[in-house]
Amino acid sequence: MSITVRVPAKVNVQLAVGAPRPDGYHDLANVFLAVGLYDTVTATPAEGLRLTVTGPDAAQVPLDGSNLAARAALALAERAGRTADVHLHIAKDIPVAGGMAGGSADAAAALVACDALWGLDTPHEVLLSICADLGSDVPFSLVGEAALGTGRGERLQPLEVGGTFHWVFAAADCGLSTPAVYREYDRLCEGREVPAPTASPELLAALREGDPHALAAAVGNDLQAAALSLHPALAATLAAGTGAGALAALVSGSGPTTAFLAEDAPAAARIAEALTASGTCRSARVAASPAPGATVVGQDPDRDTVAARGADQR
Ligand SMILES: C[C@@](CO)(OP(=O)(O)O)[C@H](O)COP(=O)(O)OP(=O)(O)OC[C@H]1O[C@@H](n2ccc(N)nc2=O)[C@H](O)[C@@H]1O
Ligand SMILES: Nc1ncnc2c1ncn2[C@@H]1O[C@H](COP(=O)(O)OP(=O)(O)O)[C@@H](O)[C@H]1O
Repeated sequence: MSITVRVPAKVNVQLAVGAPRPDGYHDLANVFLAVGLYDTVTATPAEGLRLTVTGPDAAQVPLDGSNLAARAALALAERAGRTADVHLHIAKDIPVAGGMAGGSADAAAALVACDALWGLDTPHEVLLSICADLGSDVPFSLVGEAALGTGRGERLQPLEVGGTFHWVFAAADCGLSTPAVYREYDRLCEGREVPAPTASPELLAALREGDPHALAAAVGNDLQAAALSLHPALAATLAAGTGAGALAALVSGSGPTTAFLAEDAPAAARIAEALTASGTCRSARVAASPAPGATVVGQDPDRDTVAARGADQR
């Protein structure tokens, strides 16, 4: 028996960041939008916990106990009073350490896959709370679509989206550490009063109406200046996308992936081509949003070992 779960990446169309809290986190108004770039996680019974990864960025994914998918399986097993005897295979397509919540996505997918494999039928609210313990972005990976995240981003309120948005994502040739970007944000804010973060009414209306021009006028990322300060070359990528006709160009979350909003699918294809030709990024890909959260896409009753191993499997 094996269970395969597909899970999307995210872009933050608004990321308003407050002052640091006593616990080291920041309060946010985090408007998440799930995008159609996916990892899949396959869970198969095994002796003990085993982890394999394939995909272009597989070498950057930790295979030890720090892997968020492994941590998710262990957390669920502990709650169920059982051992995490499972092989998790991650087919990774979301850029690693790119500000697209790939690790969070794998954690949410592993939870859903193990829950189904072990026949636990864990209530949704309990899954959400395990997700929040694993990381601030993990609850959103579970639910997908669009949501406003408050608190440290883990308290979600679903948002209505009235159409399809077309994006281009440019991967950078390095990663950025999320805590380092928040630290740089604090440094850049030193000596300034940081207002409490609030969601922009114009942005929420643009999402509701499915209007890319209105969304482009309202997007904002308070971490962008910090990401650019740590990785100044991103400015050239943003300029290349704007020059190619993007309606908006922004850093995705803590970066360094950059996100470009396009008028429609053909415009997105043109912008991706221009970005690739510009030499300012490692690769550029199109994706549409919103996208569903972690979803079971395959159940194979006969499979007891994971087949389908790419040449780059670790
Ligand atoms: C910035 C965002 C935007 O969605 O994601 P990425 O763009 O990195 O994917 C998130 O806030 C990242 O969420 P996530 O990656 O789950 O962070 P966590 O594991 O909870 O926290 C990692 C570290 O980031 C910082 N952190 C995270 C969330 C938050 N609201 N305030 C923070 O200061 C803290 O230094 C924390 O120790
Ligand atoms: N399953 C996983 N996939 C990717 N990265 C992971 C995973 N588990 C843990 N990590 C760690 O999390 C860090 C952040 O990766 P990721 O979630 O892809 O980026 P971001 O937080 O920028 O969205 C990586 O550098 C890696 O060390």
